[in-house]
Amino acid sequence: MHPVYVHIKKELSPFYAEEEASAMAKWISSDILHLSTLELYTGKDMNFSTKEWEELEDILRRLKQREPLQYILQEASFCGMSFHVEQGVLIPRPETEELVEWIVSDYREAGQVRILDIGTGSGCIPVSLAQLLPEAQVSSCDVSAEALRIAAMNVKRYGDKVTLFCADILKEELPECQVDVLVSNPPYITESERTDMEANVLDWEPELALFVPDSDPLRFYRRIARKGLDWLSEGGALYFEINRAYGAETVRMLEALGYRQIELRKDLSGNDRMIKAIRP
Ligand SMILES: C[S@@+](CC[C@H](N)C(=O)[O-])C[C@H]1O[C@@H](n2cnc3c(N)ncnc32)[C@H](O)[C@@H]1O
Repeated sequence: MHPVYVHIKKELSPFYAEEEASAMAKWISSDILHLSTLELYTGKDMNFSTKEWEELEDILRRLKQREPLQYILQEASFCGMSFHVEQGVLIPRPETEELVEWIVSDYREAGQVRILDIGTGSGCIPVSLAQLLPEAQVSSCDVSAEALRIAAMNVKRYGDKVTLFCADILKEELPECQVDVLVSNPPYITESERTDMEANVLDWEPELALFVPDSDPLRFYRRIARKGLDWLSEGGALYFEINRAYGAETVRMLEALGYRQIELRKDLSGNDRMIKAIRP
């Protein structure tokens, strides 16, 4: 392997598992230092510019502090698209792609469906839905001004097809709306689950996007489902990404509100992760 790859991997090995350190070393060698695959495996030339060496040292310093690669790159991939991300927003996760795929498969033939996403973050859900369901009218809200600023960059990047607005979903006063689909990946990690979390999430991703109190883990789901009784059209559907520990409880809460055809799905890792329910 190229000596720069060996150097990067050696630097990162005390901080990351073998596989992760190798993947990062490959990524830095190809994307930052522009080595071709052939050079990566056979090259020996260390003719990098001062700027490239400085950039490499900066990236290694940040990675050693467990800063997520996506924040360093300011890019995250989601549903085959590339999203601008910064520390103020959650890095989009593969589980959320599965939620988007579920909605797309249900509404592919539906034409002008109205969709509201709650908790925009980077805008990955609404922007992907607007791209994959070209006739849909998609809007999305967040309480975080920083999230809305970053989401606006992604909305612009993909053709300005999503309406963003600021709203605190937990507050009483909310604008009136009528939609066919409500979707949300709200904060769902309980405070007591903090201890199981990796430093790269805990130290870097926004608390506002992650946590709910132990005393009320379903607070966002209950609130959105209650609003859904007014906001959803006849036959309209709710789609949630959920905490895998609360699948059964979330189903019971939706049943108690009268929702029908409730479907709990597992993600690719086999965890309860998504719920769909139809407005009563
Ligand atoms: C788990 S993140 C999801 C972000 C994005 N949808 C995704 O899937 O990557 C939850 C989002 O909900 C937002 N949020 C937290 N509390 C909120 C509230 N009371 N009202 C509206 N949005 C809120 C956070 O700012 C954050 O962007």
